[in-house]
Amino acid sequence: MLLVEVNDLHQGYRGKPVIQGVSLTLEAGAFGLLGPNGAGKSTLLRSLATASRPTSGALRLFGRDVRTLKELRAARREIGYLPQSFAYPADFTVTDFVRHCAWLREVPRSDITKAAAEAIERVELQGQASTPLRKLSGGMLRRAGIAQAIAGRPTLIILDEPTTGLDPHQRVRFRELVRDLAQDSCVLLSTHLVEDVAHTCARMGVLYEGTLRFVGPPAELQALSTADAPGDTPLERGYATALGAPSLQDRAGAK
Ligand SMILES: Nc1ncnc2c1ncn2[C@@H]1O[C@H](COP(=O)(O)OP(=O)(O)OP(=O)(O)O)[C@@H](O)[C@H]1O
Repeated sequence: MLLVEVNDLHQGYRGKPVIQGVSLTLEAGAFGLLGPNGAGKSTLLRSLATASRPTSGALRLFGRDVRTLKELRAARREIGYLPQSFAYPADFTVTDFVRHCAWLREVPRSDITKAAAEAIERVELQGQASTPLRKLSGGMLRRAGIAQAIAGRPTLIILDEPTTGLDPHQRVRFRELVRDLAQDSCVLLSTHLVEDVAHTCARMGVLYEGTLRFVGPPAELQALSTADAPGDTPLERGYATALGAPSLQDRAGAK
């Protein structure tokens, strides 16, 4: 089933175009979004999370046209979202924070305690469950942010640079978590780490100046790499090749 359908989406700030005609469909599974600083990844994810309204274009989530308030509310119950930066309520404990976010998302009252505990365990913060957020390290705070996004296992989980600040062990654990969640949810994540995508995502996109330069499996991006492209791995070289080759733009629309 198509969970996300984006057609010719445009988005910008005060008249400045940022997302310039993105079309994309997503099913259950993990999808990784790569792109240089300022490409528009966060702007696109914010639109897909319904946190901002697109300037133009169509967005359907779970088959719903989210332009009406009723459909928007229904869709939002199914979306877990970790923004790139987050105004954390510093005095909330990890448990209170995750419970609160689950409540905002209208996770049924009777499920909240279990959903929050399970999510906290999945990010290995059970030892800090009663710790106020202000006392957490940056990486732990990021994990608390991931926990609130996955609590109750929403159908669409949008994670904007989730691995920022995670130590190598936690990054590996995170990849295991994404692989597991992606079995029945759509996990859409942005990252600057190509290995996050290589090891977790069946499909990926490369965004550059607000347009998708590539959409497809990581192996296909890797296969594009030219010998002279910069990068230490074939996927990094494929990424660099996609950024430098405007002709690949057409591929995005074709998938
Ligand atoms: N709230 C805002 N108001 C005005 N311009 C913004 C705002 N947020 C982002 N922009 C601009 O939109 C463009 C895309 O930014 P965005 O954060 O979406 O890119 P990104 O690909 O996520 O970048 P990064 O990898 O650095 O996080 C940039 O030029 C940025 O300056």
